[in-house]
Amino acid sequence: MASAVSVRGLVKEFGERRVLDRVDLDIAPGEFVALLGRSGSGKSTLLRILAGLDTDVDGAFEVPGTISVAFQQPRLLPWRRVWRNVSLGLRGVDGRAVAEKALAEVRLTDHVDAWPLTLSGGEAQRVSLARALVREPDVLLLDEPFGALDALTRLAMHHLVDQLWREHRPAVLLVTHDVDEALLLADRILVLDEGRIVAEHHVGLARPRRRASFTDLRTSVLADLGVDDVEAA
Ligand SMILES: Nc1ncnc2c1ncn2[C@@H]1O[C@H](COP(=O)(O)OP(=O)(O)OP(=O)(O)O)[C@@H](O)[C@H]1O
Repeated sequence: MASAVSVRGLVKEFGERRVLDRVDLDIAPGEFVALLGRSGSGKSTLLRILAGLDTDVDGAFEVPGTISVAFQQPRLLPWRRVWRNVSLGLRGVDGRAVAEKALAEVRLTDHVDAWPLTLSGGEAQRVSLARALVREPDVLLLDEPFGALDALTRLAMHHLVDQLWREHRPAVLLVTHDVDEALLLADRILVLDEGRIVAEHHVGLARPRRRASFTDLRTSVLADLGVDDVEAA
């Protein structure tokens, strides 16, 4: 089957600085891939390129289907009610109805008519997820979507994303710093270092996952990141 995302020899330079160095990447339809790497390794740059937000690149990439993106900040329009943020840009459908359905999926039925500024960080991020999913994308690009949330909200979001992904099955590329997040959610983990993919791990664990089931793999992924497990504990 054709890849949902296909990248060949992708190079990105900012002036003299090469930030992505001949990246090759394939994501199968419905596959969940996490991209880990130190700060500045090029993760967000790769995601922005795939999202079409940066076109000044060398090499080739192809995303044949539809794409939705969610960022660390929910980026909601404060002058539009929650449901209008979710349905914004949808054509030829009852926007209110599809927004209500998506908001029910992220358990925000009570906030359909709320203003974005009245939401908690976790609620706003769930609106952002609903907005991404309502488009039924073939590819979902997530750039540290839980990075700004507190630890407990983040755990709840992991559970929610796992459920939503299993129901909708988009191909996902999740950029994260959080090794546990990658191990909980992804089929495959890629480690990016100085613009190159330096390691790949297949996570063959049944879902839903528990942290206790991946302690060895965690140590190995942390080693790829140059982190001793003891430091990260
Ligand atoms: N618009 C830009 N102009 C110049 N340099 C840039 C620009 N955007 C990113 N960079 C540089 O490219 C490198 C990779 O940035 P990128 O944001 O992709 O890293 P990252 O792995 O996502 O980091 P983090 O985990 O901290 O978000 C960094 O050194 C950054 O300074």
